[in-house]
Amino acid sequence: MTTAIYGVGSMGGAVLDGLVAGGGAQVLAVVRRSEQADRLREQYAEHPGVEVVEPEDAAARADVHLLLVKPYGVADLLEAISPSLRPDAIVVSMALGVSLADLAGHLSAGTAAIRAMPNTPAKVGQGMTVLSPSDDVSDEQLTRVRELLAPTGRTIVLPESQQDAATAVSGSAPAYVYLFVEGLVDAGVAQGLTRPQALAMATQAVRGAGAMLAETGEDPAVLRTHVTSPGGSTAAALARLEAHGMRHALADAVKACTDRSAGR
Ligand SMILES: NC(=O)C1=CN([C@@H]2O[C@H](COP(=O)(O)OP(=O)(O)OC[C@H]3O[C@@H](n4cnc5c(N)ncnc54)[C@H](OP(=O)(O)O)[C@@H]3O)[C@@H](O)[C@H]2O)C=CC1
Ligand SMILES: O=C(O)[C@@H]1CCC=N1
Repeated sequence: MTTAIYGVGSMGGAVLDGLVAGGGAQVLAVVRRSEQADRLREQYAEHPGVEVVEPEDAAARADVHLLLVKPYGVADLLEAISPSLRPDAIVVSMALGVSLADLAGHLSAGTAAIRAMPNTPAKVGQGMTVLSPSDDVSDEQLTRVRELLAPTGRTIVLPESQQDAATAVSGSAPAYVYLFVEGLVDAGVAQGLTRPQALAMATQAVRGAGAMLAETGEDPAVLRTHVTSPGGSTAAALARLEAHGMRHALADAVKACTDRSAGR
């Protein structure tokens, strides 16, 4: 199966790296600046499965088309490539807020289209991609896309009506975690740790807590009580986080993100 990636920026580059690390990927990368094309050819010189090509070439040759340009660039891109797409092509838009109806408006009737929301940990095979297929996508096509993306991490299928909330809790969420880690490191430095010491500990705390959530399937509130000894240090810290409104800040941020995704 040949995959085209249109737009190799932060997210497109992460998907490309994730697919390549999975081994055996056949990827046609489409960029619009010659210096970026040169850089990519050099970067992937050891990977014969990666080619940098013109959009029309990718459109004609690929089975699956991953759109990773900015949302405002999707319409022009589809106008440019849709005449060359094969009838059995699958178009997967990963652009914020671009609806299945928007996609259909620039594609031939019946073209299989999927709206998707990935996140950047795709780069290290730990991403999550939320997929919402149109009615033109068969179960077999959806399975092919999920298998294609497997090297980038997990996939789940949700109705399109949940894409905006999924953006807020998945697509954008790594940034909240990085902000949390930045704050934890700064706070650790204030308490006498060196920055590298604090970063190593904070990184491992996030990695370990994530693994506990994923591997035990336990409710986060239960896992939290296991850390919180009666009258201990964690209870003292959590009381301050609650007093400073951490839950409220998250609720407000997730609503703002959902609203932005929905264009509200
Ligand atoms: N960043 C993230 O965490 C996530 C991003 N997304 C979505 O992914 C998409 C890309 O976002 P992001 O990677 O952050 O943005 P970037 O600006 O980092 O990447 C966009 C890339 O697309 C390139 N590009 C623009 N137009 C074309 C074109 N016509 N043909 C080929 N390449 C083109 C840009 O090239 P140039 O450098 O020349 O401008 C740039 O390299 C967006 O739609 C966003 O909503 C979704 C989930 C998460
Ligand atoms: O910030 C953005 O618009 C993109 C979409 C989700 C994550 N990054």
